[in-house]
Amino acid sequence: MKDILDAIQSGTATSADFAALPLPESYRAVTVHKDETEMFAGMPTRDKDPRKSLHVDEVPLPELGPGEALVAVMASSVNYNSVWTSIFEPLSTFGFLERYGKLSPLTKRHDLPYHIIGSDLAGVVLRTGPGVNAWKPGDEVVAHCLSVELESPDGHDDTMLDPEQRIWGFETNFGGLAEIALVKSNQLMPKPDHLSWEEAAAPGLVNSTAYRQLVSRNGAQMKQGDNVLIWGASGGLGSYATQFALAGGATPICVVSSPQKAEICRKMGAELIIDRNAEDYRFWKDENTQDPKEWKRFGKRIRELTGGEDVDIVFEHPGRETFGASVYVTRKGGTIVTCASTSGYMHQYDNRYLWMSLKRIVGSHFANYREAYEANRLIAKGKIHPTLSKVYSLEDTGQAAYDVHRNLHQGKVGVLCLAPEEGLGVRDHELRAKHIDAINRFRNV
Ligand SMILES: C/C=C/C(=O)SCCNC(=O)CCNC(=O)[C@H](O)C(C)(C)COP(=O)(O)OP(=O)(O)OC[C@H]1O[C@@H](n2cnc3c(N)ncnc32)[C@H](O)[C@@H]1OP(=O)(O)O
Ligand SMILES: NC(=O)C1=CN([C@@H]2O[C@H](COP(=O)(O)OP(=O)(O)OC[C@H]3O[C@@H](n4cnc5c(N)ncnc54)[C@H](OP(=O)(O)O)[C@@H]3O)[C@@H](O)[C@H]2O)C=CC1
Repeated sequence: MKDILDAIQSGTATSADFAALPLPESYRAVTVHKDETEMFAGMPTRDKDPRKSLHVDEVPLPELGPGEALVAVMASSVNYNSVWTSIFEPLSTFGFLERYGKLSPLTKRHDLPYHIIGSDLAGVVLRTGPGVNAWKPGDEVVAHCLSVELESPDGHDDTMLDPEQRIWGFETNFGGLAEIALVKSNQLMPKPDHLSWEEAAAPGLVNSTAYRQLVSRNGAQMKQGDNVLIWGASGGLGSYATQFALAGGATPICVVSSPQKAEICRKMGAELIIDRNAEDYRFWKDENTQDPKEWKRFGKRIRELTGGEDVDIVFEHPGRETFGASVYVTRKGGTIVTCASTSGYMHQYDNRYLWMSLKRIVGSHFANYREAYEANRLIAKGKIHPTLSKVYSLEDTGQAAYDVHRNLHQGKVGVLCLAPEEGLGVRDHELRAKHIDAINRFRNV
């Protein structure tokens, strides 16, 4: 592993040098264990502690298959899907691995008693399998997390519709929170040259998701002038949605839960901000009953901020807690676009406000390769910036996931894998200097 790191850091190693480097038989990786899936049984979600379920293990290097690449991972990031895996909710991810393992002898590799998690990486290609022509050893890359087989016609218009669509490092094994990762080569994209490894690894999953959800024709198709209500506007998804709204000439209405988070949104350029904590919205009277008066109070606040207008698009992901309010405050003909249900997936809303006002609910999930590529291109051009706040070591991934689970973090949380320290891997210092304030906007807040 030391030789690999030395080659990456030398700045002079050629593709042939990388191809000639011997690969280790094993590497360190963040895992959950199959024999621990019941460890939190009966506990409330909030009390399930990722620090107890996430391990750093020495694992064997997987065999490289056709169309795949082994990547030396310099840095990764924590996504909420890793929190779900670590608390075994809404179900254990070992079921996904078992199902994938039934597809073919090659996919059987994924069905193991441990799950190496992580759906982001920035690093360097070490080896490519047969049939890979677009990438070679030594290429500096980031990886998006869409894994598809594309053997069915269903996925050939939009690859997210492939019946064998999976999220790498969540529904497949050999994820990015590790020193080495196994990906399909069509997950690879160029690493943005002006960013460090950990900055480059931070946007991937959430940036691509927000891009499809908000901008793409497969999502809400946001346009100039739209009012966009963004829940969790300084969080993982929201910090990119806010940037897309601003860059696309829309007006974000940012919902956050503290003055610090409101300040971050202001620093991104947002002007219309709602602190849901300070204004104490209680959309639910009790576990089963919502309070439409509170939806209306929330809608009035939005109208106050916009000068009387309602929102064209709601960027939804909190789910059960907010969904009724989201449907209510959307303007006639507007769109509620949802990609998650953090607070619960059994939503309730008043359907009269949906049909009578011709609103649409759009389901969105990650992004196809083209969408992920376009989202990464915006990062590489310095038009959208990473929202990295804090960086942990691989050993402390459990703590990092705990912070995200408890909503103690801002923006994105990074993890150093092979990178010995922060700040390495920057190739384009001129572009970096131009955007340095925006790149550091979320750091240490
Ligand atoms: C990029 C980052 C993303 C995120 O962070 S997202 C947040 C994290 N992700 C999650 O929380 C999602 C976790 N996933 C899940 O909870 C489950 O993954 C799903 C609920 C989405 C699906 O569960 P499943 O068990 O796969 O689906 P079923 O439909 O309940 O069961 C499958 C069986 O049901 C059959 N079936 C499917 N549709 C129908 C139908 N319309 N009529 C009759 N049967 C149907 C299938 O064929 C199959 O059958 P057979 O078990 O025999 O193979
Ligand atoms: N389908 C897909 O492709 C994807 C789905 N997801 C899912 O989206 C969800 C959010 O992910 P991500 O943005 O990375 O997570 P983060 O935790 O980084 O951000 C979410 C933000 O949402 C806000 N929030 C949380 N709970 C509530 C609530 N009950 N009511 C209102 N606001 C709330 C919080 O902001 P504040 O406290 O400031 O209001 C929080 O910071 C997760 O469930 C994740 O699994 C994520 C990426 C892709």
